[in-house]
Amino acid sequence: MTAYRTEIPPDAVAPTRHPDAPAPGFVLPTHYANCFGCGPGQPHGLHMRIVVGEGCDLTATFDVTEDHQGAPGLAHGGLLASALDEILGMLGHLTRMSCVTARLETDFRRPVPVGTRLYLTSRADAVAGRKLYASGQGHLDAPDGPVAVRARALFVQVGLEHFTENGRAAEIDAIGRDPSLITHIGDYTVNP
Ligand SMILES: CCCCCCCC(=O)SCCNC(=O)CCNC(=O)[C@H](O)C(C)(C)COP(=O)(O)OP(=O)(O)OC[C@H]1O[C@@H](n2cnc3c(N)ncnc32)[C@H](O)[C@@H]1OP(=O)(O)O
Repeated sequence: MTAYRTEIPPDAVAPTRHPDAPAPGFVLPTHYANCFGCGPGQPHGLHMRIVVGEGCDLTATFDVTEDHQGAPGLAHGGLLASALDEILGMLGHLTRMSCVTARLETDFRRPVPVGTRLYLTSRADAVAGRKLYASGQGHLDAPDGPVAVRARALFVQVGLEHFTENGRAAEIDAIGRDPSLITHIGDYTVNP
C-alpha cells in the first residue's frame, strides 16, 4: 500500500469547529480579491462559490470553461488540483487556523470536459499541533455524480508574517491602501 505523507499521525485529534465559525449554508466571501481560486479580480480564475457545511466541511461549484483547458476540450489537471487546494484551504474558516498548503496529493480519476460543473466537497479530517489534515473530491455535473478528482492534503498553520514578509510589496501595499481587497468574517480572516 502507498505510504502517504498526508497519513494522519497517531497523536492527531478530531478537528473542532470553532464556535464563531460561519453557519451552515453561509457562502464564504473571497478571502482575497485577486485569489486565483475564488477572487473576482481574476478574469480567468476559478471563481469558486464555497458554502459552509454542517460540520468541518465545505461544498463548492466550479464551472470548467475554455479558459481552463489542458488538452482540447478537457480541463487542465493543475487547475483541478487548484480547485481542490482552494476548497481545502478554506476549511481554515471553520477551525480558525490560518494555514498554507504544505502537501497536496491529487488523484485524477476521470477526464473533466469543458462545460462541466464540478461539485466539490472538502472536510477537515484531523489536527496535530499546527498541522491540519484534510481531504476532498470533485463530482461531475451533480453532487452525487461520478468522482473525477480527489485529494488529500496537509496544511500548516502560519502567522500573518508568513504573508507580510513573503508577499511582494506591491500587493501588500495595495491592501494597505484598500483593505477591502481581503475579507474578514466577523473579527476573523483566514489569510493573507
Ligand atoms: C482561505 C485560504 C484559501 C487558500 C487556498 C490555497 C492555499 C495555498 O495554496 S497556500 C500556497 C502554497 N503553499 C505555500 O506557499 C507554502 C510554502 N511552504 C512554507 O511556507 C513552509 O514550508 C510551511 C509554512 C508549510 C512549513 O514551514 P515551517 O512553518 O517552517 O514548519 P515546518 O517545521 O517545516 O513544518 C511543520 C510541520 O509540518 C510538516 N510538514 C511540512 N511540510 C510538509 C510536507 N510537504 N509533507 C509532510 N509534512 C510536512 C513538518 O514535518 C512539521 O511536522 P512536525 O511538526 O511533526 O515536525
